[in-house]
Amino acid sequence: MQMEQLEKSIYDLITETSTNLPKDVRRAIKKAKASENAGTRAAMSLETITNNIQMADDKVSPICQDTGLPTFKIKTPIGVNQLEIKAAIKRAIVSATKDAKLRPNSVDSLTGANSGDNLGEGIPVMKFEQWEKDYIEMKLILKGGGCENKNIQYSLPTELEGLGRAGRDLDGIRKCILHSVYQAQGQGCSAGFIGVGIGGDRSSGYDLAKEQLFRHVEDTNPNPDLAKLEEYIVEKANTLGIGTMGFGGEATLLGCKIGVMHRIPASFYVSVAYNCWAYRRMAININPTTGEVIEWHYQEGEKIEFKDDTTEEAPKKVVELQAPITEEQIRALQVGDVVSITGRMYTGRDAIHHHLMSHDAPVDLNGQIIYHCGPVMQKDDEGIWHVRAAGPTTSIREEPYQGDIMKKFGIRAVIGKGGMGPKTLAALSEHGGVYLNAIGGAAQYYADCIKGVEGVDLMEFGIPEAMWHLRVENFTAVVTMDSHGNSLHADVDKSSLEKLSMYKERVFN
Ligand SMILES: O=C(O)C[C@H](O)C(=O)O
Ligand code: SF4
Repeated sequence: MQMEQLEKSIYDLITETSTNLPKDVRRAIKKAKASENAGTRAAMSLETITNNIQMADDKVSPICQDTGLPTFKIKTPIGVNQLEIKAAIKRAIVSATKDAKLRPNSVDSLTGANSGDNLGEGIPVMKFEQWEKDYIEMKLILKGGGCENKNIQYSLPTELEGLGRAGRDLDGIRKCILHSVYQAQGQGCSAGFIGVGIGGDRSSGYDLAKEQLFRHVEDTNPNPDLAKLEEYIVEKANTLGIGTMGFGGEATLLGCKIGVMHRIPASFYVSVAYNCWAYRRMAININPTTGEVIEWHYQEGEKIEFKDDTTEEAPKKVVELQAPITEEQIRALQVGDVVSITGRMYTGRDAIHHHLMSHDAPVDLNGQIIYHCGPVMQKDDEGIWHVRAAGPTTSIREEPYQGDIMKKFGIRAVIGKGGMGPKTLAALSEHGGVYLNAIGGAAQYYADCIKGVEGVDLMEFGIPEAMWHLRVENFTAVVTMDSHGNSLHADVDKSSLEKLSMYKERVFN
């Protein structure tokens, strides 16, 4: 095999997957956008998302800064050397990371050290199979951590909030799948897609669920019962009112694909793999002699360019914010307000929050803004850092620390996505703070608002976890938790649970 050419083909597959959303996914997002009323928060979010998809494509830069855990599924003709393919994948991963097509995402689970090149024990995931065909098929999914954290596995029979008892039959399965969408809320960057695996054991069930994510969004399940169930789930999930980013709205779920396998008598699992709207999966066929790409998958139909997709609306009232922010400015903000930030903000995610609990801050954070973000960064030849992708990360992971840290350092605003819990909400009231929701996955859109990198601290935590000092202009976010005890996230959770309970009665026999 021509190893150099093979490596280039794999590099192209990685770049294409990270930067260019497949046609079927684009169509689903366009449909979702059309279902939202102009002027709503959901419509505004989808507008940011479609702009972002276009920007990533134009700049050949990551759609989302979390380029996920790369999972390759490879089928090879008999006689092809799989070890050589493995080595080529690893080399392609290292080059794509160097070129900022992938964020360095591989972290030692015990020491927390980032390997820097996306390699590590078990990373990337590479699964091989042989087949009778005469070409290699290579599929790749880049599934981000926020949506991976919303995967869920049910062991039937079980009791479900809102839906009651789920038994060991098709109707019990129906309840689990609906529940999986409810429990994800907006935290996996809805509107999302789900792959479901029925049966197997805990690990093969999840594998089957993930395998469903390689199906075409618009295909029809060959099993008529499952085809009916898929249709039912998409229809009903979209009545839950969770909406894009959990802001409320019509579009919550863009696709549901269900696979089934046998189980053993004592076990009955329903495994759900949740994927964000940044549904990055692609596949190629490769000539085993030349290493060249013969065919790209998911190429049916037109490619929607979101270039001319801007809906003209009257500009909403926008509150300008610039750090240092006073308590008075924060107390004036209400859930639903749109803010535009200009000036300085600091990134901080899991490692920084944990660190700040027991250490001083490297900078004065009084009146400042913390951005829950792990960017993709690239250093130029003069040693200057550039932001290549910088959307928000899931904030709820900082729930144990956030309130204390805001009070300890005088931080006035945190930006993230998916919302935070009661502890933070109480601290916002007490201290005078606000939670701002940015649009998850819109990494190019926000990178464009970042006009300069003015410093970095705690680089020992690795690029995604370091504290970057960013200068931003017109960085837009929505107040979803204010200093008056209001949380849009708590409200949407409550109302969607009420709606979920409308589907308690048996539907499938
Ligand atoms: O790690 C990130 O940057 C984001 C993550 O995928 C998340 O959704 O929280
Ligand atoms: S930030 Fe959102 S869009 Fe990006 S990987 Fe995480 S869940 Fe997906």
